[in-house]
Amino acid sequence: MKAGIVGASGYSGLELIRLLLGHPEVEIETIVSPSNAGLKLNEVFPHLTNIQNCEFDALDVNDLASKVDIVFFATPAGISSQSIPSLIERGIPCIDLSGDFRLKGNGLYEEWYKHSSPPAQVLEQAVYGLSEFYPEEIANANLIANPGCYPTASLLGILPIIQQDWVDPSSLIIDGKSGLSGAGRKTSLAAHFSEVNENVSAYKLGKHQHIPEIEQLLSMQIEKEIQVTFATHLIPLTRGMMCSMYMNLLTEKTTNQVIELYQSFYENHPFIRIMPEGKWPTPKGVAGSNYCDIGFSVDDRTNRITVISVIDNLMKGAAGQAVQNMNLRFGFAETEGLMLSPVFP
Ligand SMILES: NC(=O)C1=CN([C@@H]2O[C@H](COP(=O)(O)OP(=O)(O)OC[C@H]3O[C@@H](n4cnc5c(N)ncnc54)[C@H](OP(=O)(O)O)[C@@H]3O)[C@@H](O)[C@H]2O)C=CC1
Ligand SMILES: CC(=O)N[C@@H](CCC(=O)OP(=O)(O)O)C(=O)O
Repeated sequence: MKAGIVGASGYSGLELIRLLLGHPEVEIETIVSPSNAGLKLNEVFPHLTNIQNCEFDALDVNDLASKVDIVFFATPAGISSQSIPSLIERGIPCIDLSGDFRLKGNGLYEEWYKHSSPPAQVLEQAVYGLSEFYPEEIANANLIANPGCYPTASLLGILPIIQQDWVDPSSLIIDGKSGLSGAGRKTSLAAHFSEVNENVSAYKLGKHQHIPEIEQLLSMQIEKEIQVTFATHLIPLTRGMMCSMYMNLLTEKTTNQVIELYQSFYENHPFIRIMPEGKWPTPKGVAGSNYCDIGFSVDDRTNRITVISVIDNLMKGAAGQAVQNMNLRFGFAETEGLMLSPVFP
């Protein structure tokens, strides 16, 4: 199968290159980066010397449609929705790592992403690519909206217990922390080493574009409107993110009962690992891999539960989940090309 990657010079595009190079069913046919068009991949990224010899292309939808069987978009918000309608009209399946097709509802793009909504008739074809929850829909979709990194970590960590009605979803507080690669490769003062290193900063409080995404999914799952408190922080890591989530329990449960619930829920999901009682996951424990590790603590004094969920933002939070979705869509083994051990230490 031939794949095209638009946004191949960005962090999640590069991660797609790394994964697809190791995928037995896929060949990378074209890599698109407007600012690097005509340059060889290894001229821009010397770490890929003698690994993949190809040139960056400019974005040309007709050219893409004539040579690939699938297109990944790893582009900033507002870009993929300009090309995807024409590609899916020509029958080319697309997996979009950006937020352009994740939100359904009037005015949400204008409010949270500050760009206009994609065409309604295309948006309604988009399937939300949370692989563990929507495998059948993904298998039949021509447009897969890959989830955001924070929504992936949060939803995988809380949906099983929320679906079980053991917690009050309106009490949910999500405390998210992300490494710097989550902000992409472009430089900015906020990403300045001397300001990020040995520091932690809160950002986009109350304004983060993942708030409506998380609320939309929670509301759909429990068929009730839910609003969440979501606080995001930048931490001095290259890759990795942690979501610590707090909820009120509606019935008395022990940590072990919660662990048993999750072990059974995720029994057939190879990328979800449930931590034993008294152990909590770390971003280092999943770095470079497609795993999501989840740990728990029930406080019987306050009857509240803490759920800790970690992923590598570039893997399960972006390129890894996109390849998992491609596997589901094309009938390959779900783990094909993704059984990478975490890089530790
Ligand atoms: N980084 C992460 O952890 C995650 C990112 N995402 C989402 O994935 C998308 C990509 O993120 P990330 O890899 O971090 O971004 P980067 O900023 O690192 O890369 C962006 C890429 O998009 C390309 N691009 C920019 N403008 C255009 C355009 N007009 N037409 C075609 N290509 C263009 C850039 O090419 P050039 O260099 O030529 O400008 C570059 O290759 C974003 O929407 C992001 O929100 C989702 C989950 C996690
Ligand atoms: C550290 C950092 O800045 N992370 C980014 C994650 C970007 C992302 O995943 O956003 P999309 O919804 O556009 O895909 C952020 O918090 O906005």
